[in-house]
Amino acid sequence: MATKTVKELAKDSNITTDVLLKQLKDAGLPTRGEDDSVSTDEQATLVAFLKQSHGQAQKTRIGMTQKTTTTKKITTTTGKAQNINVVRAKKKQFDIQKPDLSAEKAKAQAEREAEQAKAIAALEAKQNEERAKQEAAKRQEATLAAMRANSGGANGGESKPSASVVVKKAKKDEADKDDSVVSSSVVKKGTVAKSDVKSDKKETKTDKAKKQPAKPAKSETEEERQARLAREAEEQKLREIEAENRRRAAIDAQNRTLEQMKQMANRYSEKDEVPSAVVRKDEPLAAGLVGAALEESFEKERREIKRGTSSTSSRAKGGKKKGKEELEIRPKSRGLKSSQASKHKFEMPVEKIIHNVEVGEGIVVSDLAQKMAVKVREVIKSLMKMGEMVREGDIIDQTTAALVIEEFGHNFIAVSDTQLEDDLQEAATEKQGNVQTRPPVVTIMGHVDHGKTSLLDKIRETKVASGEAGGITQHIGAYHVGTDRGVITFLDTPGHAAFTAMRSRGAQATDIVVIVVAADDGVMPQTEEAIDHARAAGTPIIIAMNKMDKDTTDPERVLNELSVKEIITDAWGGDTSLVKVSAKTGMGIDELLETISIQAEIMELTAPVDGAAQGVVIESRLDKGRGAVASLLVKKGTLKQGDLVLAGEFYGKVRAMTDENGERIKSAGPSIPVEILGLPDAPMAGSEFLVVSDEKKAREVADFRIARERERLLERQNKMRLENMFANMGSEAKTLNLILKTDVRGSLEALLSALDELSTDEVKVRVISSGVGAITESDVILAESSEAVLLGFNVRADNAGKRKADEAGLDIRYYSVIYGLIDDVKAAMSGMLAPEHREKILGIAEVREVFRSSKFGAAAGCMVQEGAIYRNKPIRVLRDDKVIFTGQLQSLRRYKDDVNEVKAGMECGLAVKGYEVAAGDKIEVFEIHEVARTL
Ligand SMILES: Nc1nc2c(ncn2[C@@H]2O[C@H](COP(=O)(O)OP(=O)(O)OP(=O)(O)O)[C@@H](O)[C@H]2O)c(=O)[nH]1
Repeated sequence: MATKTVKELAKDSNITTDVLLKQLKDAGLPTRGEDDSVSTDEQATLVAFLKQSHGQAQKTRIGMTQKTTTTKKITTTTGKAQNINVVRAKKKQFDIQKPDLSAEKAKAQAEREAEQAKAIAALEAKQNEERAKQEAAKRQEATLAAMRANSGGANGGESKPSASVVVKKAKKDEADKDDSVVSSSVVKKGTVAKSDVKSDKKETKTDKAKKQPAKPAKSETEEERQARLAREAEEQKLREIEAENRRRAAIDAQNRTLEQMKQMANRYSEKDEVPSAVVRKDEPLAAGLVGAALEESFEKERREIKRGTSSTSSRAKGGKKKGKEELEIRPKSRGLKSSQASKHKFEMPVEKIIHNVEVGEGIVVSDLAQKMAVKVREVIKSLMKMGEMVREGDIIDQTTAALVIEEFGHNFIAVSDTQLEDDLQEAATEKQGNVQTRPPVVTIMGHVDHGKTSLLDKIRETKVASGEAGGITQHIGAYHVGTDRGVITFLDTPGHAAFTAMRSRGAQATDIVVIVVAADDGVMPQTEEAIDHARAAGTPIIIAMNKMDKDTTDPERVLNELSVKEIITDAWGGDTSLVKVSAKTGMGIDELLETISIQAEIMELTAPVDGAAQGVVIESRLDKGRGAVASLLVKKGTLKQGDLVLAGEFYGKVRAMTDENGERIKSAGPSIPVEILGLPDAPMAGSEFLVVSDEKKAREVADFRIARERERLLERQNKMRLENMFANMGSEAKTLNLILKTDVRGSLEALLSALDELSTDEVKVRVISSGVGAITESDVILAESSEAVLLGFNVRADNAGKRKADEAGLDIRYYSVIYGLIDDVKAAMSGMLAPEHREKILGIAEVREVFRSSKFGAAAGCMVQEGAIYRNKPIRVLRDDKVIFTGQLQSLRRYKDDVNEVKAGMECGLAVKGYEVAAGDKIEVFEIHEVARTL
């Protein structure tokens, strides 16, 4: 209410000045003119007077408020769903019966009352408007204060209403006036402490009381009125002081908070420190609204990070929304939540850790990165700076690794690759003594159906089964027989696959190779392969000419063919023993065994008998009932039941031990095969085994072997690339091993003589195996074990060969021009294998059917088996894995459409320009691209 002139007041009240002047007079206020002013106090007195004198008349209508409360679910700006109570208040007016007055009196009275009611209503409306303004301002102030003043009650806030209550109060007042109000009682669990609630309630009541204007008593004298006014003025002043104090406190709190936030921000940006969890412990803001606001900002940020929106822009938005959100903020502890939220934003401080990086003779680049805890690409980058172009899976040597480790600031520690094993070996060997002659270990190899199995069975039958009548023989991968000249052990998995598999793992289990050649069939491809394998291993060969009982034998032819393979037998005055046998009749078996024994004697095979056993794993498998079953061949010492065995990558105690007849045995000496139970898993055939005393050591070595095995495989794959052959050759005798397969004998001979001429004093070219036909699995195995490069001239690897080469990571090089092959070998010999043009096979399609059409001639219906067939790339036609035509496609179709490309798994029709393909042929699409020489 402001001071107004009589005129203004009359206008505001919608009455004439005369009426107002009369009312003022009636109210006992001094007489005045139209332009004289009416003070606020006078206005209040006038209102009180009018109310008092016309109170009865006012009561002819009474107002009642009807309230309905409903709960609404809303989503706040922070994205939380919350329930709020919505209170709808409806005011209704009811008429009450008027007192019975005479008509005249009533009319006059009614007129007067109407005028006065009008004036009162106008004045009240004005007062309400002003009060509403004041309260809105107050509310705003209170809200601001509430948000910041409660920063842990640092400013002596204990007697002040808590933030929520302030907010509540403001809202409550509003609710009292508004017709429809959303109450502030946001439904939340466990928010305000009980004591707070109590004091808040009290406070709210007092506040309310204070706010209501004191009603003048009916018989208030002038003196009393003055006193009341003075009291009211005093109260008003106090309220203002209180509000001012609150405002100041709020500003102080806000400043403090800003300061703390600044400090925190500085700390994080400097050190990446862990935030709130630590700050909260010793700073008061954790419990307060500011803490909650801060936490809310973290939460918001976290959500935005999830959503991928910009944090800066959203922070700005958040600032704007703050005012609204205050209604939902309660002073509750959210320490845990906050610390969780902060985890998303901040990370633990990471101090650089210096690693001790142990490196053996070489290390795989990715392993090195892992040991230093850095990204592989960082290591590759650093190596590139040193001029080393490497890939993730490449192996670098110890010196290079040392440089990289130092560059990354870690400690390089050189270790011997075999240190751990050497220690174990040394410990085992120390106890070994009593060196004695040991039985020879023999492998039987030869061409398919030449009688390997029959021979092994016959030997076993005559020498074992007869002696151990009733014994159930079982296949454990080896058996031993007793002869007059001593024991002989046979590895009873015939064929070179097993032999080579062992050798490729570095285990030289076989002392002597018996090559079986059927006297009626002669030297066949696998006989040649067997010879190659034995030679590559440097193992003495004995020829068993089998099936001598047959009429169709032709020993001379066999001897002749053997000589072509440079096997000159003793029958022809050579140094290779030959024994004529019959696996069917048993003829020559004893002589064969005797020859083996003599050979063994010449070799002077000895081994220590006492002490911890060492040897090789011949076979292993997982048995459903018994677990891992491993066949071991003891090479040194004696294996006993209960020994702790480390075999390949596994170790365990020997629970049970049996011989090849299924008999339980307690110990096994050199060259004796046994089957053991007790390992946790099946070790690879060809792995070495060792008896150890220390389980800890066994575990260490097992771990080391796993890592080394991986390295070995990668190393071998690298080594066996033709590009790397030169670098990998030893410094003294450099030999380039090759395995050559060609389409026809003519090209084989031409290539062999051309390759023969390439040998120089420094570098020898050695074709360890060659032949006509596809590259087979056996070729790949041989290449793997003898570190040879596989070369195919107009031939390809068959499926098994391809699979094996992929497994072993071997590179097979295909050629179709003799000079191309010779040039590559020459380049490899000089270490100058320059970037070259190499073929890449893009796709293979198999011809299923050939159709004839008058328009296109012969068209082949094909199925694309690998990659894709391209219309415009060069092609080859393969028949039985041999190249029979090279050229290009005339057409490529999918149904009736000409297409440029057909992918694997799809059918297509094609025609080859200038060549008629047949069903079963393969169409190979290739391209020639330049390959940079890699290390
Ligand atoms: N007449 C005669 N037949 C024999 C002799 N040795 C083996 N055979 C027969 O030749 C065939 C092949 O014998 P295997 O022992 O299975 O030959 P393998 O070399 O082990 O054959 P793969 O296991 O397929 O490599 C069988 O039918 C045998 O009976 C022999 O000395 N004389």
